[in-house]
Amino acid sequence: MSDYTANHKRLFRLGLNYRGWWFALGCISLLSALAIIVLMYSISILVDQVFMQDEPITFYDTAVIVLAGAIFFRGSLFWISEITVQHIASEIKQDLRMRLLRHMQKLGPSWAEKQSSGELAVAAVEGVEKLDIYYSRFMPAAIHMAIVPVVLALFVFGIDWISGLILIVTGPLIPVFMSLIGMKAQSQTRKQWKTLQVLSSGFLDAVQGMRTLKLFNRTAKKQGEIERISDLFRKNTIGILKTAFLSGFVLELFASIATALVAVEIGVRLIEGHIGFQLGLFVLLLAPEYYLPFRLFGAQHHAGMEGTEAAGRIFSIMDTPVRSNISAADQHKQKVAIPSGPFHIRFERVTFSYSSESDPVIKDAAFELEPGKTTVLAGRSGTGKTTLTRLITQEYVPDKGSVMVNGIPCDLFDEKQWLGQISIVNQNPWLFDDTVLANIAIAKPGAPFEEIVEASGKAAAHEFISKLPDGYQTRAGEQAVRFSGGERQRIALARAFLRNSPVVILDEPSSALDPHSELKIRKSVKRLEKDRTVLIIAHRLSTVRNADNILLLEDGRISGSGSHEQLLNTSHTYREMVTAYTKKS
Ligand SMILES: Nc1ncnc2c1ncn2[C@@H]1O[C@H](COP(=O)(O)OP(=O)(O)OP(=O)(O)O)[C@@H](O)[C@H]1O
Repeated sequence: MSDYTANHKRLFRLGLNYRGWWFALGCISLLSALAIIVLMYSISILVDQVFMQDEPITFYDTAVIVLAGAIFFRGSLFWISEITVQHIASEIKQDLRMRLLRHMQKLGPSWAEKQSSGELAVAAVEGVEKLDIYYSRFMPAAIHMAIVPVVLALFVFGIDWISGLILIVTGPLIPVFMSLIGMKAQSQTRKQWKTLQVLSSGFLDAVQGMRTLKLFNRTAKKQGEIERISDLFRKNTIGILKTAFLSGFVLELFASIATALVAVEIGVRLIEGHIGFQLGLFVLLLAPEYYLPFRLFGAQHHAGMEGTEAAGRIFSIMDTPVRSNISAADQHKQKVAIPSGPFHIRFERVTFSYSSESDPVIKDAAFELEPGKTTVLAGRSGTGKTTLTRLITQEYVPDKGSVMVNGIPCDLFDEKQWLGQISIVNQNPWLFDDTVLANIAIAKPGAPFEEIVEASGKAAAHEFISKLPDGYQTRAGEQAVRFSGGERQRIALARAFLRNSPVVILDEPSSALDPHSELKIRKSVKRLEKDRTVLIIAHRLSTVRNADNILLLEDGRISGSGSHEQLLNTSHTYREMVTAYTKKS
């Protein structure tokens, strides 16, 4: 089964969750078919009355009243069906977007950071919007096509079998023609969708990296690349439009020829006296109505293909297995209640690699993080310091060994509950495009303002926040461009102070701070240590020197531990690192 057909089937199954609404739509289509029959019958009666019987029409004629009623009924059905399809489409769209978002969240940051954000945005926003057209236009057109022509063909066959036969034979040929043309359009649509994804991520890349491009004088080159992709997109669009016009033309031509065929056949029989005028006219009026659903379906066919293509990417995200590094057996292990803090964290000969093909990043690591003490993790760039913290937060699980918390492997804890016990300040803390207040309060929703101010004070952030144009109500803006690296870190630190959790992980908290702020924060962190388990990834000599316990990480292995003085005496690598720090400062 091709991806295209598989996606269609899945979209259809997804739509089945709303089968009550689809059934309603099917009933509306059936009633529409009956309204068409009544409408055309009354027109044929009136025309026959005026032209053949030479009788005048009055407003009180039954046929006139029935005609008016049928027009009103058909219009009402159209209105109800529009409301119904909009309802279904918006429900499905909302449901799918939420499911997609939830799955992306389950896949986690480690998955997201490997994806192109532009491409993900296209899938989640534009892709889901395409499904709106799929469900609000394409599916209703398909249902309408499956019901109305069948009812009309059977009816016509019942009253005039020759015309009915023509309709029954010619009608199904239209979808066959359309699918032949559609095969070409399908590959064009796929190309178009892929180009749109490349275009979006390229554009996002160019906007986000504008400063770097300017500094390296590469703006024109990037513009050239985007122009080339835009041009490809334009050509693809024209190609698709050509195919759409061609299929529209073929469809209209075929429907007109088929209608003409019915007209000629009726005309000949009328002249020969084999059919009455009123019956002939009635059938002739029904013929275009019979082909109309095919034409409408043809017009929506392209929307259907676009929706199916967009669904491909959405489904591929939703099919990505969550946390593939956890075995199925482990995933079903009984979760254990988290003991009350303080927490004693012990790495028991932990080995971890990001993928089965790559070498381990953490090798046989064994160490302890004790409550009430600050442990500093030191080591060259890329030796695995951040990775170690990710093993504590359950973002990854060890390949060998375990991370024990108060004697229990931490992967037995419910992830959400365990993360609730940890505060983390990352290297590049993310600030949302919201107020500073909301950005800090994220650590403790509903926290009173005074508490937020107090936490900001401890993080040496209150002073600069107060000087902002709108103080705590100042918006961070997209990517928090209005803040310096140090300011962003201090806001993130304020989150950690506000959260006040038993485990605190600070990743290079002082790398972007001036000496005054650094001193202030160090004092606050010292206060934070009480009864807490604190792990600091340090890149500054001052942070390392003041630590109770330093773990030296070298190429994924703990090559030494102890106080600053002890390591100076025992580790050559540590001495080299300290010399490098001293030269830097
Ligand atoms: N998500 C990932 N997938 C694959 N490899 C990764 C991933 N994250 C990190 N690595 C690799 O693992 C190694 C350790 O990275 P890690 O970020 O833990 O180092 P670090 O000591 O924190 O570095 P730095 O001090 O520069 O932040 C590096 O070689 C890095 O390229």
